[in-house]
Amino acid sequence: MIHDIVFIEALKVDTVIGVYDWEKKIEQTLQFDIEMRTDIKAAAQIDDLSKTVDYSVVAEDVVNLAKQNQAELIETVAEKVAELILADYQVSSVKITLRKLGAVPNTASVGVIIERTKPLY
Ligand SMILES: Nc1nc2c(c(=O)[nH]1)N=C([C@H](O)[C@@H](O)CO)CN2
Repeated sequence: MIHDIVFIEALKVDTVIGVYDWEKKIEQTLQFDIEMRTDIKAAAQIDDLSKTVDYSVVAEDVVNLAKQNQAELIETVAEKVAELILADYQVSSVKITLRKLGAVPNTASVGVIIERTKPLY
């Protein structure tokens, strides 16, 4: 069982997102917290970035995905981000907290939290 986590906190992306017509004409802010379960021991032992998950590359991928996919639901975006990370990076599971900032008055934030695990084969 791997307990190590590489994480990204409060990554903000302005994009078109929402169910209602007025939302399809504006950009709103999504904020991602991402926890990626991966074994960091090999990277630490030889101090080598190529042996771990490069959080700056993941962050870039997430920004590109969130900007390119104009979804209605934040659920859709969270699921696509989880799929991308599991497919492209050496992680056994990923937890994504996705907030839509300013979406509902009188709240600090609203959003979804998902955890997805790479199928074993
Ligand atoms: N579970 C969800 N509920 C709602 C979503 C969503 O993406 N997931 N979206 C909306 C609207 O787009 C909202 O953000 C605008 O007020 C409503 N509920």
